[in-house]
Amino acid sequence: MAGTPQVGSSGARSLPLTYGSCLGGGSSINAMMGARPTFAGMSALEALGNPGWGWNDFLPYMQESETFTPPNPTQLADGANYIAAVHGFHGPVGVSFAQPLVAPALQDAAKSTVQIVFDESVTLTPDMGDGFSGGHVASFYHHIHFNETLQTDRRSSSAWSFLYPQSQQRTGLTVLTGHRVNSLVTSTRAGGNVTATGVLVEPTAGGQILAFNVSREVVVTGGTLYSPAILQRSGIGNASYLQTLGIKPVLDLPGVGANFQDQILLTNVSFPLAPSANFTNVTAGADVLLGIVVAHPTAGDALGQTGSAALDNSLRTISAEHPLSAGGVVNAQSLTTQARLIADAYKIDHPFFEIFFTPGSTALEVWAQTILPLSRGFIRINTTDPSVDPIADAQYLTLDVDIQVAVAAARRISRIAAMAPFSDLITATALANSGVPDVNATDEQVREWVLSTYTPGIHFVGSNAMMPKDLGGVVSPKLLVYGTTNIRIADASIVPMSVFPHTTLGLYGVAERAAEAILETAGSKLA
Ligand SMILES: Cc1cc2nc3c(=O)[nH]c(=O)nc-3n(C[C@H](O)[C@H](O)[C@H](O)COP(=O)(O)OP(=O)(O)OC[C@H]3O[C@@H](n4cnc5c(N)ncnc54)[C@H](O)[C@@H]3O)c2cc1C
Repeated sequence: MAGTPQVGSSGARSLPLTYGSCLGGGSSINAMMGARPTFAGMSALEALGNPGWGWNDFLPYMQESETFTPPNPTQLADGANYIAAVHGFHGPVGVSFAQPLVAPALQDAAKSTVQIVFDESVTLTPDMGDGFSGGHVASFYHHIHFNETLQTDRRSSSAWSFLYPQSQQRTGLTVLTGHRVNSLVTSTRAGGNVTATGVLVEPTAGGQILAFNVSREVVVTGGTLYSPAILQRSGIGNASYLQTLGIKPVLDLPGVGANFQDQILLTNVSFPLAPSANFTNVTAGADVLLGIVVAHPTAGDALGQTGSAALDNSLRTISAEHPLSAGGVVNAQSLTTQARLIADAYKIDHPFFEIFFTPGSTALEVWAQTILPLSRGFIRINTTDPSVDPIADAQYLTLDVDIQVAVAAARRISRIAAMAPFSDLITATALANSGVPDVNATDEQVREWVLSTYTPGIHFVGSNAMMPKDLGGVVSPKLLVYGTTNIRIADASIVPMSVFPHTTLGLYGVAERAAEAILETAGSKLA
């Protein structure tokens, strides 16, 4: 999807917004990095008005979906580790370290260097999935299932986990590929609640529209970029805007498509390998895998006491003027409430940003990613034609607090590249030739580099946010669209703030919660 032009020091750039247009969606094409939200992040979600979504409530749902393969003795010796109590061992989604462990010598050097660069305030943890990842560095596990019979790793996408395996075959399920949902057919009952009675679907190659009747519920799962578009084409959204497109509004819900957000990535960072480091336990060998070591410093680790106090103050006194005028939030309170909760999350120990290390065969990459952006944009259809992508505008880095986080991350990348033992693995001129600002660069130079080189984090969330309706929320904590009796949403669009450092493992937890809510409703209707 072509994103709208975004800010950048060398002029507005149009950034492509990548997603998986296939069975399994993003999980079929993504980088498989296995991250989870944290206690601090889930506390923010709960405090936003979502009782029952705190860490302790949410962890069992993530465990339900997971089969974790613990590292074997060789992998343990090479530095992989885990905490059994926080994992699941019977779910459909495989999570494991790659076998064999990729580039253990690089992993070792990366972990030591991170600790040195953060003056030992970032410590080694066995497992980033225990809810307290702020202030830690660890080996990264991935969405991988190790197949004992084939003796090989296999991507554990949602399709390979929930659709293809023999154990998942069931009656009453039809998967229709090569088609897209146009819109929902609805009726409005006395009392004003909207009920979906049908779904209109059309072949992507063109042809006759199919109409399906709804006997119970519709669960919308088009993802953050497309679920709002399905609702909008169905007349659910900002009523006055829908009218300008000739769509008859059935439910005025201005939050549909608002609150769209994404993290940013700093990926323009590649350091050529020193000739002496050109051996397999430093390089990826045949197993190129993105992000084999991950570091999550807290705001205090990254900015120190004075810097983090200043950031805290910026968040607590933020002006909502820009996001409001850009259509990113439905009212100022929506933004200021989220800003306050982000500040609270940083105070607990929420990761401030993420740094991850990737080995290639000729270069080592050190990428950084922000986690909790506050800039807010929107997803908005501008035609009723479902084959035309909606306008997707994340308003990346339009709030200065988000730039400050990215600048702090960029500064640590250059310090890592300049610090042994990591620097011993790359050529002496690697940092100078990389384009990454030098360790002595001014804040202005680093900002310039960030704005001209950042790319989308591709962890889109928030465009049908689970939060109170008066803040622009679209779904309730049971994931039911406000004002409807049977339209539920179960994808990343419901996640109101980017508390998932990488989205997929958390989203399986969201899906499990949706399944439970659907069964509860079905049970109460059958009883
Ligand atoms: C290149 C890339 C790398 C990533 N790396 C990682 C990673 O390493 N770790 C991680 O955790 N996450 C990663 N992510 C993010 C993660 O994959 C996504 O956040 C996640 O897949 C979103 O899940 P979803 O169910 O919300 O939506 P999606 O996965 O986007 O699924 C939506 C599905 O709906 C379909 N659809 C859309 N509109 C319609 C319609 N009108 N009718 C019918 N079907 C429709 C789409 O084709 C798609 O199959 C990455 C994403 C990308 C794109």
